[in-house]
Amino acid sequence: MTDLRLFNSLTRQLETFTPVHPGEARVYTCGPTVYNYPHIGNMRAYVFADVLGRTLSFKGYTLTHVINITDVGHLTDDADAGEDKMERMAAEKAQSIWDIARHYTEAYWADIKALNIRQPAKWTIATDYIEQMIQFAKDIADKHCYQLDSGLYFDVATVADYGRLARAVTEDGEGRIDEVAGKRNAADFAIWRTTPPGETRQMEWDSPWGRGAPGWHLECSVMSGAVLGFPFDIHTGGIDHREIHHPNEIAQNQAHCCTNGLDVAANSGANVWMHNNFLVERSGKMSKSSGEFLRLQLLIDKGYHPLAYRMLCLQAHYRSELEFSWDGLGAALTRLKRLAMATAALRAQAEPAEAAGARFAEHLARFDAAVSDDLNTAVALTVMEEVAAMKKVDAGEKLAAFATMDAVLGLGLLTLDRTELRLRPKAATMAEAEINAILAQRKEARAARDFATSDRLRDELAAQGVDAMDGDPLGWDWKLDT
Ligand SMILES: Nc1ncnc2c1ncn2[C@@H]1O[C@H](COP(=O)(O)OP(=O)(O)OP(=O)(O)O)[C@@H](O)[C@H]1O
Ligand SMILES: [Zn+2]
Repeated sequence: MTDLRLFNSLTRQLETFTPVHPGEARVYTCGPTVYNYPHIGNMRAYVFADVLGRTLSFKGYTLTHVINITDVGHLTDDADAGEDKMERMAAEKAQSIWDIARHYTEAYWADIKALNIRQPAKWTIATDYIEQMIQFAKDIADKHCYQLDSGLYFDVATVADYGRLARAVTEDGEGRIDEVAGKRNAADFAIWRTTPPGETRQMEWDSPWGRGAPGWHLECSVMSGAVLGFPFDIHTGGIDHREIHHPNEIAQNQAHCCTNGLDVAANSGANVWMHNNFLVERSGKMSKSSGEFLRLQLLIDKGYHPLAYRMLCLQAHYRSELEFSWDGLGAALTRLKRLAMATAALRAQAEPAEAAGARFAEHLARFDAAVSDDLNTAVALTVMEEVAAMKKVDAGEKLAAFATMDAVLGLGLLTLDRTELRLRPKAATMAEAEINAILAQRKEARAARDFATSDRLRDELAAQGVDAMDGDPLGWDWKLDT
């Protein structure tokens, strides 16, 4: 097998993956702040982390993957300003913060499942780790922190080479709103936020620095270290985390456990830091507050299978920006349908063989080379399509080749049913049986050269949002008009 090469944001270089513990891969992924539904941009971060995990498994490593759920402490501004996102949503909805967290965690998990993202070994919930967070803060407080009225602050000048991940963070924090008076350096950040006198929070705990809540950066340092042990192998997140959240995690990790020297690999908490680029809309970065809120459920409601979105992600390199469009999603769905039909035809003929034979060796080697090249799923997909196009090969063996590749890409090709791929949009008013009945009548009318009736039936369907498709090469009789 080819060596696995991954792009490390710390060194801004491709590096050959060398695990801390031989044969193992330990990965931590920054999870969602569960104050709202995730948008599909957020889900790109988890599709990426999932492909990384699947690739590590494919390369033979025993994977321990942890994703956290942030249910406290993430402010509306990543750099220490604004309100707690959870508290604000709870106040807006006049609901308990715990109910809000539960509701949106479940919604997020539903998206995880729909996108075929494998369950990590552990979901760490931030509020389950408050004791450890307080202990961690106590451990570093004397040497690295100072107290202000608003909480305990981390002094970034106490660690070597602060901000090396972001490459230019020294300015950070400056000029931002709600600048805290008394900070020693602009980039200093709260690791514990004390509840201001006269205010109450739904979520607060006693600590040596007063009643309050942990800082968001502290949470990830604590949960990753507690479950995976420092140093672990790979830490992932969206590219925005490279600027503030991850440099702050690294500073805390240096303070807590590491040598605090300049050897970046040895003292950052994780050896490799990886970041996916954004999913963007033409108008800019996708976000929950701008324009049409693109939730996975909206795609489903419009009749797109959720795995079409996974396909869209796989077509791009995770480090490239990806622009979302409905046309692009439609094209990804067509591509997925083609592959699903190819495997369905094979499944009708044979069971997967134990292994793909020699005929597939060259393709599988190229597939391996592609995913080992910093997860080049775009190239891996084309190799899969080449396999789909191979003629005069054993069906069982071909299925085995598909199984190997789909274990990495996660498109569910070994089980995806052709009819599953055609979803009824929520707005559709017709049942599938009804549509099929009208199409059958239309076929008869056309056979009798009664084009007036045929056109009338087509219009009848169109009025209900259904496009009749004549001679579709994929054999779909109709599609939903989206
Ligand atoms: N448009 C995007 N494309 C890809 N990843 C994104 C995008 N927006 C956020 N992310 C990533 O999604 C993950 C979850 O983020 P989180 O739940 O904190 O959402 P958020 O930052 O509040 O989202 P937003 O600010 O876009 O509403 C993080 O890893 C973040 O970097
Ligand atoms: Zn995090």
